[in-house]
Amino acid sequence: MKKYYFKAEKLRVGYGKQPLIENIEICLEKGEILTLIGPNGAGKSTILKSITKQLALLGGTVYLGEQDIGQMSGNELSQNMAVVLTEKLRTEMMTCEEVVATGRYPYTGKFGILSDTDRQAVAEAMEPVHVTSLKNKDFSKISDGQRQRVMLARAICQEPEIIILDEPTSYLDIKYKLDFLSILQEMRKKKELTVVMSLHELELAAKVSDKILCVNGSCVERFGTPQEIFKEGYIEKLFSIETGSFDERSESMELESVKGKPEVFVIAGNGSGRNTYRRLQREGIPFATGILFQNDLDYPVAKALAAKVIGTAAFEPITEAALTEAKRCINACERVICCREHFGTLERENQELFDYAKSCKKQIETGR
Ligand SMILES: Nc1ncnc2c1ncn2[C@@H]1O[C@H](COP(=O)(O)OP(=O)(O)OP(=O)(O)O)[C@@H](O)[C@H]1O
Repeated sequence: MKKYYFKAEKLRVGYGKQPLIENIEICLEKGEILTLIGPNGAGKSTILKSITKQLALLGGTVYLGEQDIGQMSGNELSQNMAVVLTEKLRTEMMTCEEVVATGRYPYTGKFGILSDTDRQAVAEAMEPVHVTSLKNKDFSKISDGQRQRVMLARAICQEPEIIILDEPTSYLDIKYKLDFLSILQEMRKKKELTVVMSLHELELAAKVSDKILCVNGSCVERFGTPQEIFKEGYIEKLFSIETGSFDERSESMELESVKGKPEVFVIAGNGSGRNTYRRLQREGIPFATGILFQNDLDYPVAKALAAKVIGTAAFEPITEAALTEAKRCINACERVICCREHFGTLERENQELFDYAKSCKKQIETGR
């Protein structure tokens, strides 16, 4: 039988006596990363506040190892669990270094006097999140992204076994987002750190998580690996997406397609067409495109944005039927945009389409 480090059994969470979400079941092995996803107001923060004792549980039990956290003292809990929620920390005239150092309180005794080991832990925690240069700055006078990194340093220097984070990357730029995720992976590798966090960036969630919990405002809809969660059509359902789309395979979203009879035919493939598809969408021009192999980088974007896509099975020769259909489409369009400079030997039909468009005296443009 698997040995779980973090377990939530039959949790009921909510405010006052009103349950918001019931029957939450989570089990994580030591060193696993769990991400909560779901729409605004779905209950992610409520779950995080409940499993960290910031909000009283309405039912159920949370275990760290064998211990029920309801029975653990505040100090005992904070020696095991670091928490970074979205509530602003109230600090009066504290430097960033002093804020990070409060992460050592579980170890410093009631007067909060730092030993050399504590000071070293503070310095070592500030380094990887790049806040050492902010150490003497007033914590209330730094940017949102800087504040988020200082709070991460505070959690790291607490040397926890499990870290709970509510939207830890929401203010971080791309470099710091990647740095942050690398730090989590590093801490998991070196110290078997277990992580529970909420993220709005689905592509990050898909990359970094071992498990994903999907919350929808009234229940936990799914709990599983990214592979189990990112299945075709599910994200659009979870977030009730009506305008635009999300493609699970490429983990990317697109704006709403332009409906109507195609005015332009785009010859693309090998990822060359995506910018042109998006430009046509911005300009409100309905278009058709092909012939695309179904494993082409262009394919999901074409499916999301084009009025018509002529696709063909990956690793199979392009069929005569697809070629005939594409020519028919070209006949009906005023313009043809060709995004390719060369065609591969296995797609001579796309070269043929380009030659056909020229022979039909269509207005030809190159993709940009
Ligand atoms: N202190 C509170 N008292 C009562 N209801 C609350 C309180 N805080 C949040 N709620 C409500 O609980 C529900 C879930 O909120 P929660 O903050 O957990 O959502 P979330 O999934 O974290 O959302 P977001 O992605 O917008 O941060 C919402 O309907 C919200 O209005």
